Amino acid sequence: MSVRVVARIRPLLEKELDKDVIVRADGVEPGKHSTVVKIPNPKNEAEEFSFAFNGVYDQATSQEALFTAEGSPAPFHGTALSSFFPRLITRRSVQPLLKPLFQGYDVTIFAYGVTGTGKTHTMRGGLKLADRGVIPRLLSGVFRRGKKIMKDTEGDTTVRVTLSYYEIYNDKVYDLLEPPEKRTPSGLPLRAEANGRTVVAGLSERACGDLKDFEKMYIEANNNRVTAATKLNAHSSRSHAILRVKLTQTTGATVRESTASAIDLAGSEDNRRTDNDKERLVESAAINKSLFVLSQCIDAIGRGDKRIPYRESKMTRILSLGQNKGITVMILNLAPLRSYHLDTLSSLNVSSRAKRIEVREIENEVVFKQVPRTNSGSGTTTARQPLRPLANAHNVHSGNVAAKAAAVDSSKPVKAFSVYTDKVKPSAIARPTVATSLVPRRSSHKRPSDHEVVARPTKIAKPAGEESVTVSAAQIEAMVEKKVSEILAARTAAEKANAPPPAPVQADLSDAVQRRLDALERRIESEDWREDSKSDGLRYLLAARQHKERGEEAAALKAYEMALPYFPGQAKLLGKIERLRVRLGVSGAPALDHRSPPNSAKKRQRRRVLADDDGDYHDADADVEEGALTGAAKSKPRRSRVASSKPAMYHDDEHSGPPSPRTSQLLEVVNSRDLTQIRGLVGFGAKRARDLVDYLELAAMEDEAGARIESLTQLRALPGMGGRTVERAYEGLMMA
Ligand SMILES: Nc1ncnc2c1ncn2[C@@H]1O[C@H](COP(=O)(O)OP(=O)(O)OP(=O)(O)O)[C@@H](O)[C@H]1O
Repeated sequence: MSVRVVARIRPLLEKELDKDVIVRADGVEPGKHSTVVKIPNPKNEAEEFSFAFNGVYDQATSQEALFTAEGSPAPFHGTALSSFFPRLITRRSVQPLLKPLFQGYDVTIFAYGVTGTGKTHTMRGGLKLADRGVIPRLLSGVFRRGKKIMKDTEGDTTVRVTLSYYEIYNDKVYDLLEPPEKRTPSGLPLRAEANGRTVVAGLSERACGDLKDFEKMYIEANNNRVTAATKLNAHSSRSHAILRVKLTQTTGATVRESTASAIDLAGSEDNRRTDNDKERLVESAAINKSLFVLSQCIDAIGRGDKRIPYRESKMTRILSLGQNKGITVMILNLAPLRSYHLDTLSSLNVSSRAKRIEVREIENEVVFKQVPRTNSGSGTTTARQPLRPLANAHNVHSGNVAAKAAAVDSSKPVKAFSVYTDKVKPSAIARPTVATSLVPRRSSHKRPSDHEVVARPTKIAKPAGEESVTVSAAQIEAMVEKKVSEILAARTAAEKANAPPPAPVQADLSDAVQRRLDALERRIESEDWREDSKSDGLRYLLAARQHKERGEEAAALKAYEMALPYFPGQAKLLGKIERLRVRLGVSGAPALDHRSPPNSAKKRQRRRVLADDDGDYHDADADVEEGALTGAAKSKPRRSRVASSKPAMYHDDEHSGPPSPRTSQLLEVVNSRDLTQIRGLVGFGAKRARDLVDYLELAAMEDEAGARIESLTQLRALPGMGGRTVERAYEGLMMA
């Protein structure tokens, strides 16, 4: 079933009453619920665009109406969906998403939209009863339903609610249930669980007995959330806030868990209109980037790409759109004003693509109770999950994979190097055979899906007494070292016949191993490397190009504008923006080239010159970061790309005759556009490799012949490369 998207158009605020309204809700048939958003074509006001959603709620919709209507029969009645989802579309007194939640389905509700369009109002709402938003209403429903179940089963079934609440601020995760002074600057790490979910390690969890408990905790926690006044919203959320409500239903020896996640995303901002200062601009860049990645994920899922860029931002990792197996509802918040015209169009485009994402909804299975995880009962207690090293979580598989591997060699810890994979594949876990009959089969609740091809993931039900597989950081390091040594040794053996390695191979090898291990360790322990935004600008350009090809000029314009801070003053880019603005009839401030780039981009900003239609950059200062990474003197005078000084053994390019076997080998790897091969080059992390592949793909779209890199000089001139990078890759091949 696809992600459901509903749109909500907010009313005009007092200060906006005289403003021009251009967005309206409409129905497919007169008298029926609205399911269409209409907005004029910015190029031709006489024309209107229509965007259809599962439900559209107009300016007059109250908080209660939105909450009760969401999932109500209207959008699905009489459609094929009604046979897939009969329980949901039958109008009941309980809220539609609560029932599947109690049946074991995970539920995610998130609000999406431009700043000031009413996301926080929709999710949190005001303190008055009538103003309460989706979150307090959801909790109220959870407690009410939980109590009813306990009453109906005369206590045989107990229902326990625990909460965690956190924000993603500047791509760092902070626990909102903890006071801000307890925060560490790097925030909390993310961890991929065996069932494919991404969770936050070290997050506190609170048991919550009733609505009063919840409200107290929620109000306090919201005070910890970062908000600030911007020109567009007096209380603008500067972070994405995620509330996770875990429901544990226990009947005898069986336990069923399900989770409701309610997410209030920060809104995208057009900084030409915000007058943001430096701090706000930095926040804004982080917000815009994560939302941009979200739209990229949505696009990639829609295209059926193998690689979905979830890992590019923490928000998308957590949201896992299209990956999570529950029910997802996106609430698209819209402001009806003309001043939001292009932003609204862009949000509508993203959301209508999100609507097409197919999710295979699977309820969580019942598991057997073991030692109680935390204290039960009502009242507010805090239980902190133990912090596990990220590396452990990523590199250990339990279950069948582990069992098989262990059977082969029980002395070796089981491993699966998936540090950079987007998703940990769910593994089938052996369940205890005893008392299987006690486990109710859930097949009757399982919804049919068109895409049932993968094995059903199950919750881990560990037989009592079974030792969990854990691997220490030291073991992982040893494993990594062993693996890298093996690979290098294999390469050496393969090349022996053609080119005997230089004499001090062993020393070089251990140096190389050490360098790679150090880099790997730094990456595993700190996610800061992800902030490397040196090619973010390029990504925006790629996205702009894709939008342009699809004829989505408004979205293309937005992406070009987002690229601009990374390439300030680029005449061609400015020209493109201006041309698109003229074509779209957008008036207003000139494009944003006087603004600072986001801080991380600024730090590493390269002097790049746009040379072809969309981007071909000359990189005059590509070595700064590499120098820092390898300890090379950062204070070295800047050298131009062409005149870069190279160590004696690195002299191999087209100026010294035909390419050597190593140059050819390096270029062959690059021209393969194969991510795995390119990542195998020394100095190429996942991000750099991906950027290179993206760039070559883009070049191939323009001109297949032009996508081939024929020399090291040409390679050095590519975005994100630079002399030092090419040199290291080249040297890496020499050592192997
Ligand atoms: N449906 C609504 N009814 C009445 N007022 C609303 C409604 N939606 C939004 N508002 C008001 O509009 C203003 C902006 O709303 P809100 O802060 O929820 O926007 P937002 O999308 O969360 O913005 P940001 O992304 O900057 O946090 C607030 O004053 C809010 O009270």
